[in-house]
Amino acid sequence: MTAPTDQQSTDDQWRGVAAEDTEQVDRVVGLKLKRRSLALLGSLLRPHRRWAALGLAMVVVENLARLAGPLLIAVVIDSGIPAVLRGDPTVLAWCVVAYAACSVATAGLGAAFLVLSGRIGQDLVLDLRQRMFQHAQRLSLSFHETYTSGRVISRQTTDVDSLNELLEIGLNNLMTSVLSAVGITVMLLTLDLELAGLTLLTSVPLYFATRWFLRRSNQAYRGVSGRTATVIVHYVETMNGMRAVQAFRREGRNKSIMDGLNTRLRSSAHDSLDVVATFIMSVRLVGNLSLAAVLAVGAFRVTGGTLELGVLTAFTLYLRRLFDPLDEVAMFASAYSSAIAALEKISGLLQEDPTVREPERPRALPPHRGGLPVEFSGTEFRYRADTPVVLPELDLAIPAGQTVALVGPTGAGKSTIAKLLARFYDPTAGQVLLAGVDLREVSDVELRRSVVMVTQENFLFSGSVADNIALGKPEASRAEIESAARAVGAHEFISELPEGYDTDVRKRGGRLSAGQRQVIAFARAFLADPAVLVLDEATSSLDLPTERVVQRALESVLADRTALIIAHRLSTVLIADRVLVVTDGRVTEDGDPADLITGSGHFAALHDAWRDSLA
Ligand SMILES: Nc1ncnc2c1ncn2[C@@H]1O[C@H](COP(=O)(O)OP(=O)(O)OP(=O)(O)O)[C@@H](O)[C@H]1O
Repeated sequence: MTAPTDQQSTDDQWRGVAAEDTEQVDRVVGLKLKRRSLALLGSLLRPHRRWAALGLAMVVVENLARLAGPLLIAVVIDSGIPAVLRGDPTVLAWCVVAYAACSVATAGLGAAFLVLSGRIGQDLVLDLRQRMFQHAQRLSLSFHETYTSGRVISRQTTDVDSLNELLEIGLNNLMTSVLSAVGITVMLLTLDLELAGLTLLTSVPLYFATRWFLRRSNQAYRGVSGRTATVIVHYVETMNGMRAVQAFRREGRNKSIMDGLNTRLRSSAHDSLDVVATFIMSVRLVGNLSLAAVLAVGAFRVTGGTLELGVLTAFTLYLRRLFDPLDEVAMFASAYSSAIAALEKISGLLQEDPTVREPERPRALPPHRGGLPVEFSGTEFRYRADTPVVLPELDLAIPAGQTVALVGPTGAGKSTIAKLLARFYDPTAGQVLLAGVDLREVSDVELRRSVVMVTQENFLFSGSVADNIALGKPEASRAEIESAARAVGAHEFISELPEGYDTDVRKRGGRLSAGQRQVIAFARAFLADPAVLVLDEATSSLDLPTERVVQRALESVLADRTALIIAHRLSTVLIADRVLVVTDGRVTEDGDPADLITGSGHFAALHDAWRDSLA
């Protein structure tokens, strides 16, 4: 093995979601994260660049109109009123008309810009939400197992909201403030160079204050975003495991964990508010001190006759307008830091590649009447690089149409074998082959059609019972759905539901018992009619009568397909053509169930124990 290069180790620190839990990242990693976030923002903005340019033009005109106000007042004071006193109202009249026109333009363009930027923002957020949802669905199971649904939810909600806020309020504030700050600076320079020079001295402390603010607020918002995610993760875990929480009276412990997480979140939120408040206070202080200085110097010069009163009035009015928007710039910078922290995490999620990838050039499987042969060839597997090897080296050939039962101690690797066959994971070495084709070369659509796995989880999607059965074959007619349900003995109980096959199963199948959900999952698999059926403890929630019905159906449905069954019930194992005993990821016994029973191995012992339990 070669030692990791510097480049690799930096990549390990920031690529994908690697930096997500680090509140303080070093400069190099920080820059990479920022670049990635801005690239994402750029890619979101690109389709809207024409409208964004129109918005920018609106803000420019709006600000020019706004800037004209104090200048017109100066003209009224210094020229308009003296002219009226001389009997000529023309200048005053023009100034009043111009002032009114500017006010209308400011209000109208301001409102139009708000509408336009709001629409762009909403489209952009919609685009981002869709991208994230699609991407999260493509990411492999192994990613979701470590990342957890709570974090995905946090990315989709609070982080997207931060970006939304930046686009809705922040961007508007920034454009308006920067443009008016530039315009006002030009005006100040035009009005009086000496006073303008005095004012511009404030840019030195403002520069340092802004640098400090950007650095600190970025850190603070990284903390807020990360800690918000941990709160959501804990919340989702508690809600998902509510039954266990109540059964084991874990409410108190969960509450104290949640209190701890919320307290940490509050302290991060306090930090970020402190940073914003300190910055705004410094900007105001600098602004007010410079106003005082300008007034002192200006008054001195007015009394000395080197400055007109109107110019001083306009200058101070502009000066107030120069510092007011800086508050808004601070608010923008705060929204920006929060959004960048969120974008860092969102772009990280989007940068993650699925570990189980669709092949670029898929190979077709042969037609499969009667099942397809399956082969594990030198298959080695571990769940993650830092967890032990679960399957050291598995070589196993299952001919087309054979029903194989996997038995063995708990944790031996039976479900892992099943999951590899359904390609939830790829082996770390060796291959899993279906009809001689490596599963990595089979398209997702064909794989899902050819290999169907029924587990004890039996997740039902919201929708009707019929919709849930039809998942196995979306184009199935109602008659096909009903006949699949009849085949597994589900028709009777479905007919007794309030709306029969059209009954809404509600969230997670709340209306149905575990056994009912299981037979629906069977009906789904039967309807799908796959070449390979994998049953992982699929009959464990059935009562004996239902199990018998399913068992009978199983025998006929397994007849013309390849099947891998993991079962802890003897009755299910005995219908298999072949039994494999798996111990520590290796096949330790392999044979006909009737032969193995008469032997002295693990299966014979297991069989005796089952028989005794039935006696
Ligand atoms: N998602 C996972 N991430 C990490 N390790 C896992 C994961 N799933 C299973 N393992 C580990 O892999 C090993 C084999 O687990 P597997 O579920 O395949 O066993 P099994 O034989 O099906 O057990 P059981 O009969 O109890 O269901 C166990 O040591 C388990 O801890």
